[in-house]
Amino acid sequence: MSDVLEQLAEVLEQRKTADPDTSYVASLHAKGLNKILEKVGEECTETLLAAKDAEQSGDTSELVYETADLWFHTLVMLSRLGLGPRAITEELARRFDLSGLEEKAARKSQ
Ligand SMILES: N=c1c2ncn([C@@H]3O[C@H](COP(=O)(O)OP(=O)(O)OP(=O)(O)O)[C@@H](O)[C@H]3O)c2ncn1[C@@H]1O[C@H](COP(=O)(O)O)[C@@H](O)[C@H]1O
Repeated sequence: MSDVLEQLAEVLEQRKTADPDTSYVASLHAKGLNKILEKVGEECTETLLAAKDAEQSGDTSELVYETADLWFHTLVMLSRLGLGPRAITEELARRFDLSGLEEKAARKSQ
């Protein structure tokens, strides 16, 4: 797994008990899960809009910035629920060599 994700996950764990006045992550936890989910939703929309703009303009810098915001807030959500990025990278690793179309067909035949 990426060192950055691993290091960020450690910081996010520490920030759960930090002072909301000095930590953005702690301020999200203080406001509760609904606030964190609201931020994930906002960043998701901003990412979609940035992707549309990137297709038009060919400039992907805003898309990278917004996707980083989305990943970050998703990691805060996971952390809130006792999960880290490793759970997600392990799930992606499990899917290696499994075609998305094959997986879908297997699901539908169950
Ligand atoms: N990677 C990030 C990160 N990415 C984005 N953000 C913050 O996420 C917010 C994004 O919200 P918006 O774009 O909607 O901006 P906004 O209008 O200020 O947001 P709201 O007022 O609506 O909450 C901004 O305040 C950004 O600064 C982040 N805040 C923190 N981190 C990491 O988390 C660590 C801990 O941060 P603190 O808890 O603040 O110490 C930091 O050291 C960083 O590594």
